[in-house]
Amino acid sequence: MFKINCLNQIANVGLDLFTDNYEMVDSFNEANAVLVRSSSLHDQELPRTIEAIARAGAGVNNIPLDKCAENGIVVFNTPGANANGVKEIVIAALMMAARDIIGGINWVNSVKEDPEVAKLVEKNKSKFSGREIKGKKLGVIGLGAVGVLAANAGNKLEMEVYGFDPFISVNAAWKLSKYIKPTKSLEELYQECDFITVHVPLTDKTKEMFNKETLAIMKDGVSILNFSRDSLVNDDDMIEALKSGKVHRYVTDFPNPKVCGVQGVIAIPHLGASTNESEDNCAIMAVEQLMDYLENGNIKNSVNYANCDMGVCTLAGRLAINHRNIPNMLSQFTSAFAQENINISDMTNKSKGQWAYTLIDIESSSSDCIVKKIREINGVLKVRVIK
Ligand SMILES: NC(=O)c1ccc[n+]([C@@H]2O[C@H](COP(=O)([O-])OP(=O)(O)OC[C@H]3O[C@@H](n4cnc5c(N)ncnc54)[C@H](O)[C@@H]3O)[C@@H](O)[C@H]2O)c1
Ligand SMILES: O=C(O)[C@H](O)COP(=O)(O)O
Repeated sequence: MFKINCLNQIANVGLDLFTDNYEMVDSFNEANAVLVRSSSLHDQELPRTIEAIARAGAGVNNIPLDKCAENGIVVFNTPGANANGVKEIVIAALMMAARDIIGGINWVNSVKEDPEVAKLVEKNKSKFSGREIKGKKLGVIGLGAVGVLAANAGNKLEMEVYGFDPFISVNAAWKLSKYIKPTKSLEELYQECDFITVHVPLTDKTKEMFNKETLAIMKDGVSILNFSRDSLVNDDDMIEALKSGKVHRYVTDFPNPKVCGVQGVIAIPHLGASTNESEDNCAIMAVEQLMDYLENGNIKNSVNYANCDMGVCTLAGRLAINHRNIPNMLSQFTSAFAQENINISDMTNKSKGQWAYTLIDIESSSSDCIVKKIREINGVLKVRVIK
């Protein structure tokens, strides 16, 4: 029986995939696997019982990836599962940045009791006039699952779209419209664009990429859309730029006390992926990946360990070993099996950075003795008997 703890609400269509061999538990400390959305795990102790964490979503900055890997905990995310939800809200944000829809609605609400409201509207509407996005330049930073869809949508809205992603995947490049203009540098994109939307993960390299220096390069009156993460932006510098008129509107999915209520800020309560469709897609992908890992030891879409797939084990035994990516591990594993006179039928070893993972299929069930021997090898982080 596998015990699952949900730290955030996860769509039922995903949870319903769990079979009778799974039990939902309320406590993190009791669980074998955890489902999470944006709850932070940075201050959480990681009990030895936890084998895997699945983030039903894209961003994993709420999870201590290396600490998890060190504890033999595989962390998954669900790439692309909520990308359409974000693309659609980016389209709405473009419209909200270009037209003062929010200001106008707020004003109408403030005069809604006035019997002359219809007349007032006609008299005052010019205060809320805006511009059109057709023909304007849109810069898309990060051309992954969301960025590609946002760039292609901008193109369909007849914008001139510029893209920047030095690490673009082949898969994403195939999906990108041929009309998107690649820029060689961020500076080029900043100088050209009227609207800039950012779709990169929050890392040490992207933290505060929108700051005094980069904002200064941009066009006067640029609008910036942030549906990626709060800390990509230096809030003080953004507020200065809004006050000076350098930035016309800052649309953010990540309200914080500094930016809330500032003139020109449109703050949305992290709704990018909050659609029924995205929540369902993420939940299904996260649960399927967790189940395949718990039941078969296979890894798909992990952000701290490499992918590894040996299918369903049809032999007597399978062992999963999380270990450091250092020399001489495989030879130690195979000689431990040889000493126990156990025949290895199949074996896969994959690594990602400093972490490695080995799946071993054997012709007899694994004994306590072999498990103990492998656990004692220096560099081994976790050994799991799958079968
Ligand atoms: N607001 C929301 O609800 C919501 C929903 C989904 C994702 N997100 C955020 O958006 C981010 C992107 O999501 P995604 O699904 O497109 O992820 P993704 O991994 O598919 O794409 C990220 C892209 O950013 C690129 N990139 C990385 N560093 C870069 C840099 N310095 N400059 C330019 N490009 C860089 C990568 O090469 C990749 O192509 C997530 O990490 C998450 O933080 C937010
Ligand atoms: O990174 C993501 O996938 C989004 O920010 C969505 O986060 P959420 O699942 O908490 O809405």
